Amino acid sequence: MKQQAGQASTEGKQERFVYQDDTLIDKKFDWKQIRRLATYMKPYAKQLLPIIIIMMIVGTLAKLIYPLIVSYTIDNALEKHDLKLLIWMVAILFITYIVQWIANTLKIKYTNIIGNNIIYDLRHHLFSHIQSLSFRFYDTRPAGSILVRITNYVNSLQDLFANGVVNLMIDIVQLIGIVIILLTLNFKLGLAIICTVPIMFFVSTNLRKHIRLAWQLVNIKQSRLNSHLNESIQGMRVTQAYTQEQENMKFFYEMNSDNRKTWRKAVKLNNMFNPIIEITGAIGYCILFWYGSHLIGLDEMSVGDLVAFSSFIAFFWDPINRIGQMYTQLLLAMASAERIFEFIDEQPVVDEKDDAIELPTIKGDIKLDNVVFEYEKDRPALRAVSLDVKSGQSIALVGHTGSGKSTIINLICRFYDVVGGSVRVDGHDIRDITINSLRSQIGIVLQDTFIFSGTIKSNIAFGRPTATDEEIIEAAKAVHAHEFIMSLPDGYETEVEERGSVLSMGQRQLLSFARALLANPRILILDEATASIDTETELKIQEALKTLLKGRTSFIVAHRLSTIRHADKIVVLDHGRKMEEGSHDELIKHQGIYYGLIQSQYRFLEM
Ligand SMILES: Nc1ncnc2c1ncn2[C@@H]1O[C@H](COP(=O)(O)OP(=O)(O)OP(=O)(O)O)[C@@H](O)[C@H]1O
Repeated sequence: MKQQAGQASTEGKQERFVYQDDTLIDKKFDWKQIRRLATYMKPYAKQLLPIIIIMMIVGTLAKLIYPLIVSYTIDNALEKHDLKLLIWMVAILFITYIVQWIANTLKIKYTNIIGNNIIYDLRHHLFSHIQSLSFRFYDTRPAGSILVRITNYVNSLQDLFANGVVNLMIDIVQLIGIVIILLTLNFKLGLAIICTVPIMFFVSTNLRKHIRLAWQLVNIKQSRLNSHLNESIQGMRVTQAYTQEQENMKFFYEMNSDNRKTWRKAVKLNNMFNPIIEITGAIGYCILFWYGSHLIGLDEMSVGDLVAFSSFIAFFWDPINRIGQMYTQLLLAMASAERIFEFIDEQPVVDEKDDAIELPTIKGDIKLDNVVFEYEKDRPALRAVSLDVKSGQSIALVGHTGSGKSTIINLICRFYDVVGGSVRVDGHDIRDITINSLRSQIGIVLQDTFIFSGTIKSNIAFGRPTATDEEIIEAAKAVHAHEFIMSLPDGYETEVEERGSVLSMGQRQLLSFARALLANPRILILDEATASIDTETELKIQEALKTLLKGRTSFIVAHRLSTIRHADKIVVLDHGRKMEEGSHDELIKHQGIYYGLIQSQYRFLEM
């Protein structure tokens, strides 16, 4: 059953900060998920599990022997005033403690090793899998929700593997051991006490169910708050520019108060748990002392047995309580596992054929043959577009916003698969070749140049990490980036933060040119920045472009007239259709859409 978690109380406000991804999951126990999780344990099972099980049995036995030793000591050493026996018994008691301590220490050590390894493997698997997923996957999910699955849900499994599973086994072994001992010590009294178990278990699991749901709600509210924080920080510049701080604060205040309210409710429920469990435990003790005294009066039981019984009862409630708790933990883990596996089961829409071939070093001929594409059903983004591009040619893609320019680029890189027609590189349909061998020969320079946190040097070498310092500097020089890099405090070693916000737009562009040049791809794709930059940088960028494009097949989503003019071929798109194709002069002469575009949109860019 899936319930929609309570919405943050932002009704009546603008529809902002709406995070609907998380839902409360209240499911029945599902062995399928547990079995699937258990497969992650397999690599370690042979090696470490036997040690853990041995330690678990030894530790539990040592723990259970202790009340029996006390009982034996009371009935034999104390009642008969046997000092020698008493000393022996104390020594045995001491040894039992030591054995129990060693067994427990080793058990904790090895379970932690297994637990951490499993979580490591799971995170690794999940991350490498989502890296292989196609753009479509990212189109339909907010980054925050992906992040939460890799961090929070995997973390929630950590407890289960680090302690839960082994503790559950210990508790079950302990419980069986205690039941046998109680019934052996005194069958009637043992039975009377065991009768309270179902009540205890019922109260424990029922209350825990409510507590679990309350904590899940707390987690959901918290992850919403985190998503809001993430979005607010990312969008801080826009917020400040539009002076929306107060409005933002209101959203935050509401989410924060909502979070506190939910948390308080969970804590209140939580606090009810122990008293209720203690009351049920107290009923057990009352039965023990009342019925136990009666049995001693009838000579059916010794005082030592009664003392042993009272120790065992304490040992008895603990595992029952913990098994209830464990059941809750398992249900939570199942819910987390289900969400994690949902991602792991997600198949890349753009998939490689089993017999996909490695593309050899290409010349760079590209052919689009009647390409049809839609991101969403019945909303075509490209309608039967054909293009024939020879190696070394530069193509400028122009057209109004939403006309399909970026879509052509997405299809050439095979970020999406065509719905109809085909894209061919050097005569190969790109669906028949490995994705890696295709993309490794394509260089992409996007408008929003992504700068990773690290040094300038590592950012240039992003596409070819093995490049030498000389090669990096040479690439930077070729695109005229060397000069500004040398003016930075630490030159090529200057640290830039994520997204490179300390660099200007033009500097980021030059850096990304250097990155592309160093990678030396046969095909270059360039989404030209729309923002106007100063004339000096503009000139530098034009110079850099010439170097970058030389000898490569290139597609440029072009905004600058200077770039368009120098292109070998201009392709004009409109509503997903190729409307015109030709050189600048040809198209101007034709006086069609391109002519109109130049007249209106690009006039002010003329240099
Ligand atoms: N990820 C997506 N999911 C759904 N629809 C999309 C997606 N990306 C683009 N579209 C739609 O596909 C059409 C073509 O978009 P595309 O990005 O190719 O246009 P464009 O010419 O590059 O525009 P711009 O110049 O504004 O970047 C548009 O109608 C757009 O709304």
